Amino acid sequence: MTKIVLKATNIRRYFKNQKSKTEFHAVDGISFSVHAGEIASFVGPNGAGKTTLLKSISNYLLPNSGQVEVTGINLLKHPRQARRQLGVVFGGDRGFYASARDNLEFFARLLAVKEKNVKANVQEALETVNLADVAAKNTGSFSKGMLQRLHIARGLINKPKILMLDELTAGLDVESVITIRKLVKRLAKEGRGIILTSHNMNDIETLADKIYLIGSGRIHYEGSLAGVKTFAHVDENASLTDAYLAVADQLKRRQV
Ligand SMILES: Nc1ncnc2c1ncn2[C@@H]1O[C@H](COP(=O)(O)OP(=O)(O)OP(=O)(O)O)[C@@H](O)[C@H]1O
Repeated sequence: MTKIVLKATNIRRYFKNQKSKTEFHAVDGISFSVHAGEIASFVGPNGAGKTTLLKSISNYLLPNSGQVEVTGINLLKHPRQARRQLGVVFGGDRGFYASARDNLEFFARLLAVKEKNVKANVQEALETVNLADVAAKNTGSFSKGMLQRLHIARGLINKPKILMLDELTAGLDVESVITIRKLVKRLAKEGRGIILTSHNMNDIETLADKIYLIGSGRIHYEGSLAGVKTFAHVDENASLTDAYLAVADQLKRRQV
């Protein structure tokens, strides 16, 4: 087994409702580890807590409790040092201006990449996502697929050991989806630990080494694709979608 690049222990994140004075548990005690080269995939319904989890383990949000170790560095005690090992990609159509290269140079400096490395890191990131040829173009003319690859490049400019990808293929056409999937596979093969969320079951089936089914802020299953089917009591020829729906149904019944 390769070494662990991220270890999250008992992460909890609450949101307070000021009116009712109640606490809503968006992430309710989640623990998991990611190894170098592994693609860990979080699957769950809208509101399950996936994005809040990613934010809580990447210093976008402070968890209410729990520990995160990034390549052995304690994220909560040494956020800057730990953050250097993380690439976080939330994607979407917004967040860029001017040329692709200008954007990446800006974000490289924001992430405190050493000045002498900025240009080389940006060029490498552009080449990795196959945008080097259009680096001087204004991002306003980019397609959704190109913008998503630019987001991934942004996540790579500090050469992180772990890459977090939230909804990486949402709203993309088939060709762009396949390009992004190949890219993610390659990034993992090069030794990065990848954590991804997706509502696209084909993404998960194609990419995931390990699947985490998450609902109401908790992990209900962790393991292989084949294991999900056993867990869900569906036929081995059933799709991941069938298994996912069966588990979701069982969870709903338990809540009733
Ligand atoms: N800043 C916030 N304040 C209050 N509640 C929040 C906040 N951020 C998230 N939540 C709530 O926490 C829960 C989990 O949200 P989160 O965005 O993490 O889910 P998700 O699994 O990523 O959903 P989706 O698949 O729709 O993106 C939701 O009920 C959401 O309304």
